[in-house]
Amino acid sequence: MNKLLNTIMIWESLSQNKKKKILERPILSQQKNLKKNVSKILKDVLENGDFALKKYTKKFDNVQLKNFYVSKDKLENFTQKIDSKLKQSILLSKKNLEIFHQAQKQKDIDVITYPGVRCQRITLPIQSVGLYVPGNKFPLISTALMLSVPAILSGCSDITICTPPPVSAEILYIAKICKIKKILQLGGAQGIAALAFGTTSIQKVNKIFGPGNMYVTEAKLQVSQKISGVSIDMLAGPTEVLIIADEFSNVSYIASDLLAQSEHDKNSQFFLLTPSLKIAELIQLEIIQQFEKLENKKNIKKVFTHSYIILTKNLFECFKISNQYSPEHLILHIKNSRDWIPEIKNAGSVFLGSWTPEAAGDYVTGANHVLPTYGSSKTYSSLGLSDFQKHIIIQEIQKNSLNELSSYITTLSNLEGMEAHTHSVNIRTLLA
Ligand SMILES: NC(=O)c1ccc[n+]([C@@H]2O[C@H](COP(=O)([O-])OP(=O)(O)OC[C@H]3O[C@@H](n4cnc5c(N)ncnc54)[C@H](O)[C@@H]3O)[C@@H](O)[C@H]2O)c1
Ligand SMILES: N[C@H](CO)Cc1c[nH]c[nH+]1
Ligand SMILES: [Zn+2]
Repeated sequence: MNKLLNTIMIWESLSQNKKKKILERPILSQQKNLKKNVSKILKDVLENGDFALKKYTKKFDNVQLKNFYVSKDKLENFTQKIDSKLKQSILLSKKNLEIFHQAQKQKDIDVITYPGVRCQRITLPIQSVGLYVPGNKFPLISTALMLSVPAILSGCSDITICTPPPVSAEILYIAKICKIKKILQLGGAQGIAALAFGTTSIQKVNKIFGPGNMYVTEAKLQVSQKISGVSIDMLAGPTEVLIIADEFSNVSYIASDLLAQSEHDKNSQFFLLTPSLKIAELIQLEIIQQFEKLENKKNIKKVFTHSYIILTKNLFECFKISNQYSPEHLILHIKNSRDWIPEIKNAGSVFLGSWTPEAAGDYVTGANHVLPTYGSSKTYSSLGLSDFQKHIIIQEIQKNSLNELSSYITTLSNLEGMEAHTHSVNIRTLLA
C-alpha cells in the first residue's frame, strides 16, 4: 500500500489509548513551544508597540512597513481592475451571506414577569471590532466577506480589517464595497496583539474575530485570557473535515473533499469513517490518485501523516466517533443523509449529500465558513450575527408591585446576610 497515507484503522480493534491518540489535533504536539513563542511576541508588542510590530512584520512577512493602516487615499481612489467574473463571484457570495445572516436577527424581548414588573432585553452592536483575514501569499478574500457582512449587518460602528501585508487588491475591493475604512497591514500573533492592546499608532478594539493558523489562534486565546485584553469570537484554527460514508458513496467526490480541506495548512486534519471496507479501500486509492495530479502538494503531504481512514461496525459508530472528535466540518456522504441529522451532537457546519461540496460552503452558499476547531464545536457555533452583538437587560417595577414583592426580596437578602440590600428595599416600602 502507498506509504503516504496511514493504514486503514479498524476502530473496534484499537486500544482506548490509541483511539484517543488518533483523535488528537496535530497542534497538541507543538503546544509547549507555540505558547512560549506567541507569548514572547505579545509581550514584546505590549512593551515596545510599533517598533515590535515592524520588527515581526519584517521577520515573518518579509515586508518593511512604513504605515500600519492602508492610506485613505489608496482606499478611496481604489481603481485597480478586478476581473468581472471575480466581481460577480464576490457579489454573489456577499448577497447570499446577507440573506442568511439577516435572517439571524433576533427580536427584542419585552415581558411582564409579575404584575407591575417589566423586563426587557435589547440588542446592541459591539462598537469596535477587529476582523482578522488570514493568508499573505493566498489571502482568504472569502474570509473578508464572511467577517465583514455580519459586522455590518449588526451595526458595528468601528470596523478594522487586519491582514498580513501586502494587502491584496481584492481585499481592498471588498473593504470598499462593504464601506470599511480601516485596514491594518499586520498578520500573525503581532496583528492580534496590535488589535488587542493598541499602540501609539493603532487603536485597540473590543472584540477580535476571524480564523488563522496556529500562531493567530494561540494569540487570540492568550489575549482573551488577559484582564486588560479583549474578547474573541472562537478558536478558528487550522481546517478540519470529517466525512461519513456508506456503500452508496461516490468515492471520487469524497477523496476530492478530503484533499480540498487538506490544502489549507500542514496542521489541517481529515477523517473518513465508514462501515464499508470496500469503500474505505477505494477511497484510499482515489485520494492518492487525485493527490498525484495536484500541484499544491506541500501541506497535504504533511496532513496525511495525522489523518485517518477508520472502519467502523456501523453508521451509528461513525456518528459516535464524530461527536467525540467534534469536527469543524462534517460531511455526510450517505444515503438519506438528512434522516441522520438527529445523530449529530457536535459539529461546526454540516454538508449533506453528494451535491454539497464543502468548497461551496467555503464560498457561496451564504453559510459562514468561520467555524470552531480543536473540538470546540462541542460548545461553540459557526460565526453569526449574534457574535457581533450583545444584549442589555432593562427592568422596571411599579410602586405597588415593589410593596408586594418586598417581603420576598428581604427574606432572601436576610438569608444571605445582606443587610444593606434589605435596607434598600425597606427604605422604600416600610419607611415610605
Ligand atoms: N476555522 C476556520 O474557520 C478557518 C477558516 C479559514 C481559514 N482557516 C485557517 O486559517 C489558516 C490560514 O493560515 P495562513 O498561514 O495562510 O495565514 P495566517 O494569516 O493565519 O498566518 C500568516 C501569519 O503567520 C505568521 N507566522 C508565520 N510563520 C510564523 C512563525 N514561525 N512564528 C510566528 N508567526 C509566524 C506571520 O506573521 C504571517 O503573517 C489555515 O490554518 C486555515 O486552515 C480556518
Ligand atoms: N475551509 C475554510 C474554513 O475552515 C474556509 C476557506 C476559505 N477559503 C477556502 N476555504
Ligand atoms: Zn476551505
